[in-house]
Amino acid sequence: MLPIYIEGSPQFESTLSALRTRGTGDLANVTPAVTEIIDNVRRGGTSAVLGYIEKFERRTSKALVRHAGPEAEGGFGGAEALARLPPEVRAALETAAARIARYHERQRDAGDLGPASVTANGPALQAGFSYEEEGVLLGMRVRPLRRVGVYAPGGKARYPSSVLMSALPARIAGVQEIVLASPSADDATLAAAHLSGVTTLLDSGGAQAIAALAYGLPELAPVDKIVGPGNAYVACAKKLVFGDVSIDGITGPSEILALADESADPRLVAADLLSQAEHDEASYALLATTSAKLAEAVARELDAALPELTRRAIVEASLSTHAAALVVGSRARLAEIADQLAVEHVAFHVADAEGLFSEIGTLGAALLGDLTPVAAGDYLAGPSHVLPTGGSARFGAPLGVYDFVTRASLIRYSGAALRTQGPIIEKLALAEGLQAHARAVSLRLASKAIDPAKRGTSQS
Ligand SMILES: NC(=O)c1ccc[n+]([C@@H]2O[C@H](COP(=O)([O-])OP(=O)(O)OC[C@H]3O[C@@H](n4cnc5c(N)ncnc54)[C@H](O)[C@@H]3O)[C@@H](O)[C@H]2O)c1
Ligand SMILES: [Zn+2]
Repeated sequence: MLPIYIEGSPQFESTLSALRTRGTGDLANVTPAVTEIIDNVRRGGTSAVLGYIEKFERRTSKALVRHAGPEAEGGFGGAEALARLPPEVRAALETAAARIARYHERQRDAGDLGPASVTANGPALQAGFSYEEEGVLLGMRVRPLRRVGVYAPGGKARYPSSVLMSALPARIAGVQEIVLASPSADDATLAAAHLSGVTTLLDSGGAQAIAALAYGLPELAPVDKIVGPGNAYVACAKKLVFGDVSIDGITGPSEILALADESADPRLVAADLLSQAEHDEASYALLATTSAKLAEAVARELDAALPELTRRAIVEASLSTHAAALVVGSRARLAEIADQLAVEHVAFHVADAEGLFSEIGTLGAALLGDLTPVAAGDYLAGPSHVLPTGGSARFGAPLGVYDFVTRASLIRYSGAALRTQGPIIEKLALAEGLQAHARAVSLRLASKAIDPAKRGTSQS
């Protein structure tokens, strides 16, 4: 199931170049259908969404929009759903939620949502910075977004873990209203919504859910940003509504690149590859190794494990179309290949994993050492599992608190500063032919307000 390519062979080069341009999936063939869904939801509102739920999800939604709170009061009943879960599942979800929240609190405090550093006579900022330079107050204010939409998939499988991984960073950032869109949420999904501070549940999936989040419904105000993974319809809809709202990025099928040397345990390498191959027929399970012998051993372990897998059909489809082992001549080449492919998950099955990690500039999440299963990052460790796929780690980042902020800059001139800098502003404006800009400066320079003798106190 694992084709092996040796560096130097023509197949190696063609495989590597195909992998470099794998992209986040082909959205062109769903674009016409998704465009029509979005238009119809904008025109038809709630009844259009309900119609698409019947058509694509083959069910009727009893309550399309529900807020946090007990079922008896019309709420989505997250606390009740949590209480209904088997105790060990409940405890696992609570542990995951606590770990993910703690990680994102660190991320908030380390980033520009951390404590503000402000100059004494500037405005109060919750987060950001301000300073004075030559009579000019300058600064950046950072605030959480007001309303965000979180998509959690619910087509072929349900992902309560994705609810935690998307909604908790938003809550820790300070977002007041978090709308979760997920088709026919089960108890675990509702419980995860409760643990993540979700304020509203939209009982819909697909492009119709994205359109409802972006443009609103009579019973649902539009959101400012939509985040979270989904299938091609969801990804395409996010792309099409971008501009009217913000989005986190386009997430394609899950991917893993295992980097291994001759010291790696082929059974564990194979186990990591299989754990990502079971997500989707379109998932990529890739191995880059300095040892041809290891590649052959991993191939044998994959074949041996297949019969015991419950999602064997998906795994086989993924491996037969998207798996590859690349055998290279040196450790430096492992780093170069990882850099070129910019993969979502990179599992380091090598001696000195930290050393190799520091040589790689682009990846989504690094799983360091063979005691770190990718599954730990998917479920429990702390960082969000919503990660850039399809090579978008070149410019993307894991979903984080920084995805849920707006920034504003602030500027305040004193009279002395405008006297010094006004003529420069005028020259720049006139050089662009924008005379009214220059006039807005010269009027002030000529006014009484700028003359400290006539005005009393100055702020310089
Ligand atoms: N990267 C991550 O963190 C992560 C996490 C979980 C899931 N995923 C991925 O998300 C994806 C989830 O896909 P899914 O399909 O299971 O669920 P989904 O919720 O993304 O999509 C289901 C929706 O698709 C719509 N749909 C289905 N067929 C349609 C059609 N013919 N026309 C129009 N709309 C249609 C329906 O409205 C349905 O509600 C998978 O690829 C999975 O691997 C990624
Ligand atoms: Zn996974």
